[in-house]
Amino acid sequence: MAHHPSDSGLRLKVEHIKKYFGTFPAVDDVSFEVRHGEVMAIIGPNGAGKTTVFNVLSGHMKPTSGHIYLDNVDIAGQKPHKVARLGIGRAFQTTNIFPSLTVLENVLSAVHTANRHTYRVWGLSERSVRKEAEHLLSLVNLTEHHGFPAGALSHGDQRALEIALALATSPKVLLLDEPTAGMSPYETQQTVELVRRIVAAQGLTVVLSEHDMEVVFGLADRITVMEAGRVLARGTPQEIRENPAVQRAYLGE
Ligand SMILES: Nc1ncnc2c1ncn2[C@@H]1O[C@H](COP(=O)(O)OP(=O)(O)OP(=O)(O)O)[C@@H](O)[C@H]1O
Repeated sequence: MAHHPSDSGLRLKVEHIKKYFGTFPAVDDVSFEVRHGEVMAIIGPNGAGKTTVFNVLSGHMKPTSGHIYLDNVDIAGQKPHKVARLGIGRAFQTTNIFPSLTVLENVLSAVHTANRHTYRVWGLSERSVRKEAEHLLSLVNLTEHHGFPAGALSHGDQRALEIALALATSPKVLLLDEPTAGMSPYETQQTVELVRRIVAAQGLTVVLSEHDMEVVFGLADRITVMEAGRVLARGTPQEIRENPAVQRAYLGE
């Protein structure tokens, strides 16, 4: 892993990422930066390449070329478990949940797994594991549901549980793929508040992809707009709203 000259305040620096499927450039020279504690939204029409960027960031796909610096260490091309250990967590769409275990058991198991992967000599005591799990449940507002089988939770609560599982690894950067997809307006609002809460409480840096523009404008400090594998625009929500190219290509007004 090569080191990059230090940029203070930067958490994540994505440089000239390309991902080809055969000869098709799904991601074609994408660069962006995310600072400590910032929420970055990646938006763009269907097929723009957002999911592919996420897969490359989490190590589920190897980029064809380019660099991904997490705190100045290039992690591009590392395997998912290595990337997770280095500090990039990803909340999946409920695929990591054990439906027959209780909500608390799911989180306990995630904290245990994360604990096994740290290089601490003694590990956490059983009591600290439980405290950490309870803390995570309260962060995502699932304390009252701790004894439910996870599979019995509503869709919105299952997504919240997935976020708790991702937080169990104490990530520096949390990736959220379409966190409000398929949610009711109420669940969407709860999710926006949840993301705000974990950013404030954990000093977390978040990269999210999202189709709901209200969610994007309600959460993002900065936005990267993709179109056909490339970056069309980058900026604050205000700058993106006022960008004529974005309005033409995406916001459709
Ligand atoms: N494994 C793959 N093999 C071949 N082509 C792929 C593969 N994965 C994605 N693509 C193509 O790459 C392009 C970008 O897809 P991607 O899923 O990253 O877009 P997206 O912005 O996430 O879209 P959506 O908003 O619909 O989820 C699309 O044209 C897609 O068909």
